[in-house]
Amino acid sequence: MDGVTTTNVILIIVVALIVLGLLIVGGVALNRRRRISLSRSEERTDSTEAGPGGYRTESGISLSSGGTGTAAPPEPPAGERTEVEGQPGVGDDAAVPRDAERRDIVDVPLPEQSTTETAPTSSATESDTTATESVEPVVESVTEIPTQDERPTTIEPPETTAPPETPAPAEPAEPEAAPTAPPEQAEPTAPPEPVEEIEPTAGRLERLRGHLSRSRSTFGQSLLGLLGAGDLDEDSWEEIEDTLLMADLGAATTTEIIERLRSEIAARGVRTPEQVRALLREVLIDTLDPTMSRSVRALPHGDPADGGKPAVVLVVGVNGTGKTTTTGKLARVLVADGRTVLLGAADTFRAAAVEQLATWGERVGAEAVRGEEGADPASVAFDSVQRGSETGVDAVLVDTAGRLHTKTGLMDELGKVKRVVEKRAQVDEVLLVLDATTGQNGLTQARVFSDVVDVTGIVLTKLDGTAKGGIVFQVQRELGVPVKLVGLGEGADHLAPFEPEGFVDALLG
Ligand SMILES: Nc1nc2c(ncn2[C@@H]2O[C@H](COP(=O)(O)OP(=O)(O)OP(=O)(O)O)[C@@H](O)[C@H]2O)c(=O)[nH]1
Repeated sequence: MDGVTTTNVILIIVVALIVLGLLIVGGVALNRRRRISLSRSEERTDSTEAGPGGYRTESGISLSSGGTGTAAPPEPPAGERTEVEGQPGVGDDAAVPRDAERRDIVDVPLPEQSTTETAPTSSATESDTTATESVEPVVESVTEIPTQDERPTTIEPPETTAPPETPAPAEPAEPEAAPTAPPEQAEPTAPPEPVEEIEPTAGRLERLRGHLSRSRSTFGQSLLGLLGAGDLDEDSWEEIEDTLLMADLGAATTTEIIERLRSEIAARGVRTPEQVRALLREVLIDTLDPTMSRSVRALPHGDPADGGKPAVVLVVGVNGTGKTTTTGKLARVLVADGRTVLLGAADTFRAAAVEQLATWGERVGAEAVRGEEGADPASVAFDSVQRGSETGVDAVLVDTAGRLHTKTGLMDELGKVKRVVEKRAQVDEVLLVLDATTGQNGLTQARVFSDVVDVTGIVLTKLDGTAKGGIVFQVQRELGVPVKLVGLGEGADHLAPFEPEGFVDALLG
């Protein structure tokens, strides 16, 4: 019996040792599967790269006429909205207080103010006073607009199908509009100023890519460093997640990107830093949805010289985001492409903003229609569109006010501007200007504005001044509206088209 017992004990010990051994081997194998070992390869495998940090250099800002391009933006899934509830932003200024030491515009070399800033003259809508009697619009006829024949033909011809005639408003713009004295006769007030040279839009992106260097070093280079460093254990993935969050990509986008990277690295057997880079590039570009149309609908409906209608672009956003500057920059883009532009200075909250826009107009020979400080923005906007139609310009760009004391006031006013303008013409594009440096506040603003007007495109400004270029990803996801343009500096021509591929290449360097 003793011999049998001893044998049993030995057998039990042997079995226990075998089981223990299997457990150890299994654990090591599982651990290895969670770590990706990377090694350097001889050659790059990504043949699609545009070059180090290179935007695509050949493209300019894409323009199209109204009624084409993007469809109405889809409502973003509620579950994907980011955590910005309850934050302030609209009704306030953008993050930096506007009235203390503002007017950084002095950094932009503006020309001398025209000597023809004369007293208010007349309304362009004398014959249609029903919608305009609340303001004293002043038409600043600045310089002669080039004729159709003089214009370069560097971009696609506009659509020839004019939209249906929109009747002039048949009733007063809004109840609160207070009648004013009848406007006097308009008269040309400014002699033609020499119009500035404008950098062609094609090729300027290459010149501006260096302006994204802050985001490149803290976002692109950090990610590549982490992903290409070798073993990707849980700590590494946490660092990657932190990097994405710090760059303002937002929680939802970050989770999506991390999950995709993890599964693709495992599924494709990604090993080399070059393969990692190619995968990261692909994932980031896909996240930005390159299929969205980013064309700015600023080309006229038909030929304005032959009864066509100008395109109407509303530029909205909180004061301080770069709204007026962007309107001016966009005018330059259009003029550089041979288009004629009229600027509507409907941001009547501050007289300086009106002056600023008029000066941008002078610089490119664009007429500006303006109202006095405190005038009804909707009426100024209406006058602008009316005047643009009469003079046959290609595009009317209307800069709207973004600062009111309450969110409700802002909503009311913006809605009114759009409604009143639509009595005269179709609004082709509503560009929401957001300051990339304001992070979550910018997103809160975006949501409020998109509740008020159908935003059709986003302009993200001041990307040159932030390391948080990832906000591009978040804002697009938040609104479901394409980022169409990016502001990359204070210079007059520092406005670039947004291209997912070029942007990601610039970030990854
Ligand atoms: N660095 C940088 N500065 C910019 C950019 N866009 C605008 N700015 C600056 O931001 C400041 C505010 O721009 P504005 O155009 O006056 O802003 P706004 O939203 O129109 O505000 P109001 O003029 O009050 O209506 C100015 O100093 C601009 O030069 C950009 O892309 N990069």
